[in-house]
Order: sequence, then C-alpha cells, then structure tokens
Amino acid sequence: MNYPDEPLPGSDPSPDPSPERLRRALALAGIGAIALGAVGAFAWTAGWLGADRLTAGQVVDAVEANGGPHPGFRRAHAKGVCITGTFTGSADGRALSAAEAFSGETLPVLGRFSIGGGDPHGSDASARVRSLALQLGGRGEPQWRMAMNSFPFLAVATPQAFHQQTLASRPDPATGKADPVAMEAFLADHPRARAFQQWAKAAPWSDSWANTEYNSVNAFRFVDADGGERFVRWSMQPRTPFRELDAAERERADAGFLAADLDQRLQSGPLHWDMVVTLAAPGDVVEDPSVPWPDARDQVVVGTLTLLHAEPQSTGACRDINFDPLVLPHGVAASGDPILAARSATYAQSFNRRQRELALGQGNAATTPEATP
Ligand code: HEM
Repeated sequence: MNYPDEPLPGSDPSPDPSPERLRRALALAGIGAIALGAVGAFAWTAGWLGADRLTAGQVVDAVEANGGPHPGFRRAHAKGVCITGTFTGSADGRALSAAEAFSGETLPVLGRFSIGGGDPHGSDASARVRSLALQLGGRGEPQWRMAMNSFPFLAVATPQAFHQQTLASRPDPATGKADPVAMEAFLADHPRARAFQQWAKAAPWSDSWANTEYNSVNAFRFVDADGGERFVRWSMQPRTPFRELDAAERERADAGFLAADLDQRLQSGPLHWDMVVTLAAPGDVVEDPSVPWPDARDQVVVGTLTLLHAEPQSTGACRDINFDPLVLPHGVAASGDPILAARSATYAQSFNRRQRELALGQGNAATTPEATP
C-alpha cells in the first residue's frame, strides 16, 4: 500500500539536532497538526528531513503487524467507545494558561475510552492499559485534543526505541507471545524500559474506565495571558473511588465488561474527573516521557471533566476523529519531546489508513454496531 510518508522528527541520525532545527520541526508540527485536524491530511511535510530516517509509515506498519489486520479500525487502542460531556476550567487554570478551556465557560467535550492493543474485538480483561482521548471545544471553537493513558510514564524515550520495542513485542504465530530473546535484547539496550515492566506487573488493574486516572505522560508548555511559560504534565483524576479488578475477576470478566460497566454507571448520572496539572521544577526532564517527575512537585486543579453519555465507536462521532496530541489551542504548546512529535505523525498515518479503508468499503466491521462493544 502506498501512503504519504516522511521521516519522523527526532529520528535524525545526527545525535544532537540543533535547537533551530528542533524549533522549525515543532513549528511545522503545529501547523501540520492544525491542518490535520481540519482535513485529515498527512501532517508531516517538512522537506528538510533526511531520507535515511525512521518514518511514521514504518512505525505504523510495525504496530499494525502486531495487532493483526483490522481494516477501518485504529491501529492502536483499537477497541473503545465514544463519549460526550463537558469541561469547565477553574480560575487557577486561567492563571496558568490562556487556553479557552480555562475561560470559566463550560465547553462541549467529545471523547473516547479505549484499552491498549490493536485488536478491536479483544477481551477487556486482557489489556491492563486503559485510555481516555478528549477533544475540548466544539466546531468553530479553538480545539484541544489529548490522548491519555493509565500508565504514569512511558517505557521509552525516543521514537526509535518505541519502534524497537514494537518489533521486539511481535507475537510469535506459534505461541501468540513475544519472543523472549528479542525482548531481552531490547531491554538490554533500553534498561529504563524495565521500570515500565515493573509498573505493569505491580500496579493494580482498575475495574472500570470511570475510576481510572489518565495521564498526559508527555510534557507540554502552558502559556499564560502575559506570555509566561511553564512546563506541565496533567492527569484526569477520577472522583469515582478506585476498585481493583483482581486476577480471579479478570478470569471471569466478560470481554466487553468495561463498556457495560460504563453504560450502567452513566444511567445513574454523570461521571467526574478533576484535571490536575503538575508543574515542572527547574531542571526536571521535559523531553523524555520515560522519566517521571518527583512526587513533591506542585499540583493545581485546573478544571472538571464531566462525562454524560457513551455510544458505540462504530456509529459515534469519535470514530472519525484523530486525537492528535498536537492539536493544541492558544495557551498550550508542545514541549521538545520527540515522542510527542512522533505521535502526531503516526496518528495521522493510522487515521489516513483507516479512513481510506472506510471510504473503499474495506472496513465494514468498524461501522457495524454489533461488531463493537
Ligand atoms: C511513539 C509513541 C507512540 C506511538 C507510535 C503511538 C501510536 C498510536 C497510534 C498509531 C494510535 C492510533 C491513532 C488513530 O488511528 O487515531 C494511537 C492511539 C492512541 N494513543 Fe498512542 N502512541 C504512542 C505513544 C502514546 C502515549 C505516550 C500516549 C499517552 C500518554 C498514547 C495514547 C494514545 C491513546 C489514548 C490513543 C487512542 C486515541 C483514540 O481514542 O483515538 N500514545 N497511538
């Protein structure tokens, strides 16, 4: 298949790209991301990038190979449901960022809950990662798109390492599991990924999308009305109390228990999360999502997310949205994190592929309500 493809920013073979090149890449990323949000076109058109670098197409090819072909579906986080609700920013949020979301007005929200993995029909109990993607602001308003995960930090620091991890995780057709030798080789090259493995082994599984905390993981910059800038990470912290889904319950759980649980909870009323921003201190690493910040950092509650309604992704409005984390409003800007820029480019690849399949009638399962939770 031929798709427009460009080398990923941050995959330059020269070890130390100049700040000027980085600035140009980020500026182009911002422009590309806005264009992408509007027309679904491929975001990455910077002609200055070299020819021998990792491309978004290669990254998505590898992700797709691990999840199996599922035309019309997202290549990652393939299983999920659409949601709608509102967001209301706080005065404390307004002091940190000039974004419309913190104006005090209540904005419409369109979003999507999902689980990790590329199988749209897989069991909820087989995926420990829960995810929340949001678009704050409706049509004609400045939009803020974000895609967050329940893990607090990433396994890797760069798009290349993410690609190596994807290749090492490829399931062996005979066993359905990753080749342990390939995974050990990856871990030997990327020792910090062991911290993520520890988290995945030890952290309790939540039993609901409603009681899960979702994290931006990548750092961003908040810009206030006077132009003051701060590096931040944020999380959506649930007001619904956490409850663990233990191993025995996972064994018994229905394949679509998360969507059924969500529907049931929403019948009893709205669900709420506090948006909590963590402020970086001078010297904190802001360009590497595999390095968590110390717990003692200042935190500010900047708003409330209220979810009101859920519907199947096959027919809901979230199906045809690319939750590109670089579609940002005035008042929020990218950090220099190369993973963030790579996410924008790879989500565009995945979005283009699935939309093309839908247009060609090859993704009917993705538009049939019975085929999804
Ligand atoms: C280099 C690193 C990453 C790559 C290559 C990657 C790749 C992808 C791809 C291809 C999709 C499907 C996009 C679509 O078709 O709409 C996706 C979805 C998603 N990603 Fe990532 N991802 C990366 C890192 C992250 C991180 C750090 C987070 C969050 C902290 C994240 C959160 C999500 C979420 C929540 C979705 C589902 C969005 C939705 O519901 O539409 N990803 N990712």
